[in-house]
Amino acid sequence: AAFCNPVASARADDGQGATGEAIIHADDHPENWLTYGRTYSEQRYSPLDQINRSNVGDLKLAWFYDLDTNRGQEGTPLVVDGVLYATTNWSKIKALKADTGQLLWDYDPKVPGNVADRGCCDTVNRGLAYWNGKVYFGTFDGRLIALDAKTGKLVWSTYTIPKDASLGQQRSYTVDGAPRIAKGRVLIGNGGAEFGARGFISAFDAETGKLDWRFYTVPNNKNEPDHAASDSVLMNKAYKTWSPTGAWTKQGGGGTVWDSLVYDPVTDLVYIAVGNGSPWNYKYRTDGKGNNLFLGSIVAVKPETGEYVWHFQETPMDQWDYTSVQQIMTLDLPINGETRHVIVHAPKNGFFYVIDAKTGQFISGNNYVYQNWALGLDPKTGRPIYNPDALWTLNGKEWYAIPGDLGGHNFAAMAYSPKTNLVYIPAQQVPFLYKSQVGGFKAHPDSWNLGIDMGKAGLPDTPEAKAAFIKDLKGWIVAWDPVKQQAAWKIDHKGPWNGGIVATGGDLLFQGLANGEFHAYDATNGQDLFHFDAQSGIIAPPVTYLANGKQYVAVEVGWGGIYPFFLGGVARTSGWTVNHSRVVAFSLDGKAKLPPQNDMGFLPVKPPEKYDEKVTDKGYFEYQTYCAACHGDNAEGAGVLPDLRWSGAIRHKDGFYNVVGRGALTAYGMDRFDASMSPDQIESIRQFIIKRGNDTYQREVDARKNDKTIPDAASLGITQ
Ligand SMILES: O=C(O)c1cc(C(=O)O)c2c(n1)C(=O)C(=O)c1cc(C(=O)O)[nH]c1-2
Ligand SMILES: [Ca+2]
Repeated sequence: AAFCNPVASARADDGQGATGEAIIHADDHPENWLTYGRTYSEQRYSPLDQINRSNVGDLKLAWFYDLDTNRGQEGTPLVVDGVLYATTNWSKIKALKADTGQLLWDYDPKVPGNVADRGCCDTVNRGLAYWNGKVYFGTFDGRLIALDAKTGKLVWSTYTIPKDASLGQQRSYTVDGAPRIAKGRVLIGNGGAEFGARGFISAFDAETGKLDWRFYTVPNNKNEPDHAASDSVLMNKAYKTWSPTGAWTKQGGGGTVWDSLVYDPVTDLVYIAVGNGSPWNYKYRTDGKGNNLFLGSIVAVKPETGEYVWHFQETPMDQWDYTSVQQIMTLDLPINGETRHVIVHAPKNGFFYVIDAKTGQFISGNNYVYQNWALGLDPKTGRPIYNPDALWTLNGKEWYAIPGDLGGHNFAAMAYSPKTNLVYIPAQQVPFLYKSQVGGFKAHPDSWNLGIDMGKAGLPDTPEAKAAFIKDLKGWIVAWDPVKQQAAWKIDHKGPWNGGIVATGGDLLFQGLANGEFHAYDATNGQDLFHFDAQSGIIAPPVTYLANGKQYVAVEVGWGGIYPFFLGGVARTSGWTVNHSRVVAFSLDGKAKLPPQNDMGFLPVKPPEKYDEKVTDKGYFEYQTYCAACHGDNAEGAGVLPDLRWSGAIRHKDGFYNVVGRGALTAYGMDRFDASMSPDQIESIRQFIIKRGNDTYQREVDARKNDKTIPDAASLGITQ
């Protein structure tokens, strides 16, 4: 079917509608990028080939658009008939002319600043959906919004979190993933399992915003009906895979669907990619019993009703934050002489899975990164064969895990080229040390609730500890053969946390890196053919499109997300990347230039000399519990949020309490903590930060004694 104008109005009926048909036949309209993964198969392959291996060396900046949020940018822009729609940090959206970057309209849903700490990992937003003349996106405070795509005017807005899901102080729900559309319904999940959450997805009518159905990914704590599409499968199948007691009954169990959620027109199924357990600690969560369905699984449901069809669990007994939320891609692969329609998946746990898309049957699996938690997969069922040492909540020992909680692959999109038959995975290695929280599970309102020892999760500031950890930090692209289940080749990067990938008909891969460079590689062999200095780390995936018949490649630039937030100083392995957020677009005849930038970031300011040593240990514990996840491990920042060691706020007890206790900076994303900490606890944090400032001031000053006066990673002991 030829649908020449995807914008033509269609009724949102139970069929595909004009937009759905246009997405299914995306290759008839390669000028557009109509849905998150470009097509329903989410292969992130574009047939465009004006830019190709022979001319990509001449690629130039065509335009840039500076954003008004200098935090992590993770969005996949959509392009519809010459307009580029980009969602940005703080859930804002910009409609830009795709050929010039000129602003057509923007929309700010005014997410309140004090909700920033209700999500684990920066106030990011990964993208939007387009359907029938409207754009749809989620907001960090839990809304789903529909706007007129032409004008940016509000059509409808709905709150996606039901009352029963938000029960109690210890639960938290944020929306930062991109919605997807299936047959006139907008599908959206949410995050929150690091705090306390019970995962679910909702389907809303695209025209009216009315809730159609909801599917919970983990059981009701009393095994009662939720009056949701998931009732029967949860009560009959999933509940018995949990202990009737354990912290999950209060915390919600987890299983949040914060990234991938895909409709497949071939099987007419929706695939739900389910996250980790809440709390992480399996012993505390569920008395160390059961597989805990549907944590770490892909679940398939019917688009019209949400009715359960099949599931495949990749990480039973999750205790490592091994989410299976990572990108679901469908492919047609030759397997034992026949072509099969399969899902390929590279979740955090480090294994690459090929499963039958219609039935969920396991076909094959192999580790795409080094991993130490499993001895392999059962060849029949795909179930991991555990390394007993990795079951830290059961054996009571510490466990240095690879992959760690950030996974062998996180939200950065992978791509597939039908010309090379390879899947290109933005892979990484970031280890994590797990140890049980001392004295059993204790929930802290307003902070992460994992059931782990947050002191152990941090890195001691000794050259030996740093060197050992940094040696294990790695990032690369692995070109993976999904049939042979092995790597064809690799491209090594300086460190982890690089952007997503797009593959093109010009036999190119485009990827932005943590060090701020944007690259084009040869898709057949990984040869580096082009790079551009974008001035800030890139973690988002590029898109490519045509405007006035000319090919562009665009990407959101902006260093952030959980890696620099939590790891702090050691997250600088790829270099010193401060945040300058913008959208950049390239073409072969571009003429734009980026202005010079201040790359110095937060300069060291001599901290007060005196501090109270009696409370700094306590301060360290409180800091790691409440502050580290945003301001960096052990009070060292990584270039995005203020580095507290040099903050004016630490100079006076009252001034510090005004910010931390009374919320003087809530408008900027700094919540108030007087409900969760006493003034003494807050003061102990101040004393600890002053101590850290004193311990590290001279080192940071010395590290800037170079002609650019930006921190030299080598002299901070953080190069590999
Ligand atoms: O369990 C969850 O609910 C949840 C949510 C999110 C999120 O919403 O961003 C992340 C994670 N987990 C997570 O484990 C993770 O590694 C992660 C990285 C990021 C990011 O955007 O940098 N978000 C999240
Ligand atoms: Ca998580």
